[in-house]
Amino acid sequence: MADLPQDSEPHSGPASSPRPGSTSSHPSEITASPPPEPTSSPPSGPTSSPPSGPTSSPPSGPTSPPPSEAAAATLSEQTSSSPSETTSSSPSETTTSSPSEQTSSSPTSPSSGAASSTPDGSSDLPPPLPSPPAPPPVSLAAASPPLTSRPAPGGSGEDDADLGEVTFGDWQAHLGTMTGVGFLTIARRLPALVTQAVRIAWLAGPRDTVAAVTLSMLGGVFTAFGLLATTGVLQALFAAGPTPDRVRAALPALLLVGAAATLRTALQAGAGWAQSRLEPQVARIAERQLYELTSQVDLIRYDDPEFHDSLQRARLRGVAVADSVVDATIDVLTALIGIAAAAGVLGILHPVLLPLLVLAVLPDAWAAVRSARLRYTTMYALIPVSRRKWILTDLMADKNTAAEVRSFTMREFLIRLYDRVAGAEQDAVLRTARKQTVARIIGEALGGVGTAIVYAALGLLLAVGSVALAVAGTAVLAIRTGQSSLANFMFATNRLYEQGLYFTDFLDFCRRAREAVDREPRGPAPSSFTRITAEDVTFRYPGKEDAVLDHVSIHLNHGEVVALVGENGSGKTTLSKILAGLYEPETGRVRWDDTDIADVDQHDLRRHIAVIAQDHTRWPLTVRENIAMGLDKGEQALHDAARVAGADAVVAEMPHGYRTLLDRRFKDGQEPSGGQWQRIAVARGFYRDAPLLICDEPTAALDARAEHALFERIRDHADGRTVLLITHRLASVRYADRIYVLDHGRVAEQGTHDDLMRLDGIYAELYTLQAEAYRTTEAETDTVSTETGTLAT
Ligand SMILES: Nc1ncnc2c1ncn2[C@@H]1O[C@H](COP(=O)(O)OP(=O)(O)OP(=O)(O)O)[C@@H](O)[C@H]1O
Repeated sequence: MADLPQDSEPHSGPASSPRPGSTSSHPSEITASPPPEPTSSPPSGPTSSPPSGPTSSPPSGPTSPPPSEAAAATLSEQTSSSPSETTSSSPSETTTSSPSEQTSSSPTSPSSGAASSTPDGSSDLPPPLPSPPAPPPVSLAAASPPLTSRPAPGGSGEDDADLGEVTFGDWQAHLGTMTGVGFLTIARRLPALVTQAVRIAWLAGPRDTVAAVTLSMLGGVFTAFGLLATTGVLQALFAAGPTPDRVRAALPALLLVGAAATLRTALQAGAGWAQSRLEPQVARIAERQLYELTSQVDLIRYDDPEFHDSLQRARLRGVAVADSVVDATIDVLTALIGIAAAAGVLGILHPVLLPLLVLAVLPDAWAAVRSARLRYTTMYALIPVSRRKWILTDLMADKNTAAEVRSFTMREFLIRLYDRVAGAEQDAVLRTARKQTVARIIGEALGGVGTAIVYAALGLLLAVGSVALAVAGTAVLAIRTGQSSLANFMFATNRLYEQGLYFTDFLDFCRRAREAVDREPRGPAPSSFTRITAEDVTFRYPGKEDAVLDHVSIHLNHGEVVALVGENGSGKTTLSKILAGLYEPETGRVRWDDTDIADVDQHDLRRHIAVIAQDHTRWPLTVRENIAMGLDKGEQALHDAARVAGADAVVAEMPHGYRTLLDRRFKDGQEPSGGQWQRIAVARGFYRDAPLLICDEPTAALDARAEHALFERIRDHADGRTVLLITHRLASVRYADRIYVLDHGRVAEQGTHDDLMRLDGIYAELYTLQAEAYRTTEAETDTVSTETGTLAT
């Protein structure tokens, strides 16, 4: 939100000066204030990235202070202070540490009294609110041209097809939540929102919650007291008699006004302090809750674009606004107390003034609600586009892609794609800003008329002698206080509602993730087996029509080395993930002896399976952590695993041995080569005491010596483990106890190497092709040496 001059603000909030990390903002700023956006954000693609948020912040234009408020503020300074000054965090000040920073630091321990987490990782956060009504789609999408038809600056248009999946038409699917929202909807949902906010605040910091609310209320009491004391001052000043006598007579009341103002300021400062203490605590438990769930949901969810959209909404906005929702709730309560104080005083002075006051503030409130609605729909609709943009920005800024961006001279191409996506996003944001400005102007114009009516009515009452001059003077102050309190109330209510929507996204995501995670309690997984059987397994990825695995049946006997071979895309990795319990088959089942693994605790099951993945993660952690992965089996086990994988040689070259950080983005961080990384990944698999070891292309990056050593180890049954080996190096699978050949998701052949060679099918063809390549090379080498020998002779 844009800063406003402090001295032009209406005041009636918990603190008179902004808290650190907050910027001042005006009630009317709501017309364009975006919810906080993280300055650095989670990765949206294959790499970590610092996206700026789902939508660019609306331009500052619409956020500038309304002149009417600025002009009128001086009189009310004594009696009120704006809550918005102290509670609205600037988007730019909301910080989120980058993923890389998070991963390289030690994990945050649960806050002791804050989020009481259940053993399965879920916490006692409030349940989600009922979903807002889904109104008809707004015209935003319809009015916007598809991204694909937007000319790229400097682009030829040849890349249009590349962005076909991100068109404005897609937005239709997401639009609606806030478009039909009016005052009544807000009023209906407000109690639920307040309840949620208070619950989360209570979980985060009960003492600070009590302090913030109590001190705010007391501040309101002293506001009313100060107003009433002001009447005494004015009455004394306007009485007949010499000026020194009148001033003397006013002194006691004046002292009361001063004392009330001082107390109010102290109370509001205390309330502000409590509120600032609550903010990080609330943010932390919300964030922790989210990541407990994201790291727990089934892997298959990550193949669903809808999941990514809702995760992104929850992650970027939902978590970021959790503290603001609490803030806004306290602001609403504070403003209500301010209104009650002013209304009480006005009611005492003249009852007609009160309804007139409400009339003056309503247009502003309408503008605020409309504006918030526009902003929310824009953000909601832009999520897929924004994700696309972040992926592009990642590609241009990440270390992992930096080399290929250069070697393939992709800069201009990527910039062109970026321009197209970011341009579309910008257009949408600007359209929203324009509509918000119009709404604000209308709201303020009507608000000005309302204020004029209030003052005209007061003048009339004065003219007909209904109120005395001193009373009219106090009425002006009370009107100003009431007006700013009402404006603050509208502002805070709207902010609460708007941020409540983002917060609802967060709660909604958590609810759905929890539903997916909270299965019926299952029994413990068996710790060993005599036979693992996959029976009639069929599987397809979400949104895909074709099955990747089609009625596949295989088995692994205890202590065997079983190889899975087949051409690219035949389904080997997918099958291994099903055997690892990472995906559940659509039909069929996987059994460890008689136990269906779908019936056991998945977390427990995975403890008994070690996976050396084809696309293993290069964890930005130390060598030790990269191998141990959170397990602590002691030094000997660490060294043994490293030796088996040849990772001990890698460690020997590292400046700090096992303590070396494998992340060049940090001081003293090292970057192992591809093969060195693979050795570490292999060591990781051997470190786990798991009876089943799944090796998916474990040697693709290894040199000949390391590869040979590893296959020797596997051939020796990997220290008593049962091994599922996926590899294209067919020379290495000939010693497997059994070989399954997958072809287009089906088991095409099975048997020992000799069986399959006799069968003369796919395996024999692939094997012969590979062997042929060696034979040809050897023959060529022989020819060359013979020729060389002849020449030499
Ligand atoms: N996460 C995913 N979402 C959708 N489709 C996927 C996903 N992962 C793999 N596939 C598809 O499933 C099919 C099988 O992929 P899989 O990785 O299991 O094959 P593979 O035999 O291991 O291939 P390779 O030898 O190249 O490693 C492929 O057509 C692939 O495009």
